[in-house]
Amino acid sequence: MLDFRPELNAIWAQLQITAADTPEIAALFQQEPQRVSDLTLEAAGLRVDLSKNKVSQQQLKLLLEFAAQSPLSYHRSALFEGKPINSSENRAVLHPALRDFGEITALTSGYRDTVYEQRARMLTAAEQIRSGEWLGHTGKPITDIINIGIGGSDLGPKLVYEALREFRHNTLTVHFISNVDGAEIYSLLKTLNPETTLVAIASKTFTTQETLLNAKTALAWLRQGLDIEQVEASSHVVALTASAANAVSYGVAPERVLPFEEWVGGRYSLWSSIGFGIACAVGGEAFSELLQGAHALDKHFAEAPLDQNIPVLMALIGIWNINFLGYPTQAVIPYCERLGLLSAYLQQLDMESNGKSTLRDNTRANTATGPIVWGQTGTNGQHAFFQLMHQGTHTIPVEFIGALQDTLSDATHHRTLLVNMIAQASALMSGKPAPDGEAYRDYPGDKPSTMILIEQLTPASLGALIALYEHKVFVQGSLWGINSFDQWGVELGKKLTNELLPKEADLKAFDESTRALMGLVNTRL
Ligand SMILES: O=P(O)(O)OC[C@H]1O[C@](O)(CO)[C@@H](O)[C@@H]1O
Repeated sequence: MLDFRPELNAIWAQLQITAADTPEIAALFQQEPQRVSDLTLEAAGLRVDLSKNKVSQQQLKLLLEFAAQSPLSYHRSALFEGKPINSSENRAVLHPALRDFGEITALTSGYRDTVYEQRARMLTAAEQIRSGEWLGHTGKPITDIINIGIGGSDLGPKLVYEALREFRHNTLTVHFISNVDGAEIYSLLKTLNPETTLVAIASKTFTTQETLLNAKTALAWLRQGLDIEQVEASSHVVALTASAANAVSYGVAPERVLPFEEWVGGRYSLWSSIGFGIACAVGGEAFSELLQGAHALDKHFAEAPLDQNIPVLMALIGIWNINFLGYPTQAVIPYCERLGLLSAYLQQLDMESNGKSTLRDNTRANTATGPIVWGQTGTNGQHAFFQLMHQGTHTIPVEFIGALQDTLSDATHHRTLLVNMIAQASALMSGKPAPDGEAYRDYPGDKPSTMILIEQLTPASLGALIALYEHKVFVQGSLWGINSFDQWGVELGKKLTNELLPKEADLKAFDESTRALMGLVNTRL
């Protein structure tokens, strides 16, 4: 895999020099009369206006030259060709294959057959549940599914389930349990009937502590409620996993294991059988539309030249903000309450992928890497943290997301919502000087933002939006010289938890504060 140190490329130094002279965003509109049309791009049903970023077209050109001299194009082809770009684990990263409909020619037919077969198997199971054909132990159809999973086995399906509320089956409910916090699962179980509940254990590895403990609790509840000993093997349990052998030795009936491949990264897995809860809720047709939307964006990313490529341009602007303007965070503000989980989803996608300081070549990074991603919906955020964005001492680049139409709303509400979004972006950029003696009313402006518009929130536009972010994160990782597809940072905490869990654990190796805290916990539990 091609190693890369961004700061060793000659253009990096040029970018540093030019960044110091970046004009105010408002001035860029004066200097570049075509700025809005030049910097507004459309693909896969997304319209992305980059013009309110604090970067001149000349600087953007330089960023594009930098990208052209980097291994990005190689990595992009390698992604679609199934090369092992996850170098630390020597694995391909083929989530685009999960939504391939035969058009991205670089994908080999070997992958395609497996994907089609696994997808058909998952959609068939989902359809049996939707139609009432899938019966529980006492002969009743399923009304509730508990998706037990965490991280990528939870965030993606939960985001899509919430976002596609409008398309959901009207008598089937999917519940998402991720946290090991027992208050969650016990509260949920009190509301459900075991006779009509299906537990979907969603875990790529089938070894994740939180998921296995929650599954144990749910299965004990099923066992007691249904009075069956081998509840794991009953029609109340399915496994969504890349480790079919682990699921089978856990006791899940092999025909109820819905597999996916090792080369699907956890945070890229909603398109695989991890999306079972989505498919049960919205059906096979809408699930396919979700995949097709993502595929349309894949095609754009794979084929568009770098200067017309939306994920590439968004990634470059992100790098510009982080590395050259010194803005370390990225706010994502959807003006759509159904996208309320987007920032949580993107936190894993982005921060687990690029929150790293070791490069592919095993050396330390000398540049800043992945941003701190955060956000919530507008207009709610306007009444919370927007104060800091307008007048605080930090500059926070924003990605605004809005839908031009919403069939669940009405014209008055929806116009008000969209106008709020546009007004905020304008206020952040243009600002307003304070009247004399009233400095507290000063709006300095010059705060960058990107505006992503879709026509309507549909399975296809949602698929495209998520794929856009996947590729943006991938491009940034490539340009920083990072392997975006492992997550070693989460391992140490897991290991220490396992060491501390036994009551008789030897605490000698731990610091005094940890020993005192564990001493306290040990007196209670
Ligand atoms: O699907 P699994 O194997 O249970 O893993 C859950 C999550 O845990 C992680 O490995 C680490 O947090 C994520 O990358 C993954 O999505």
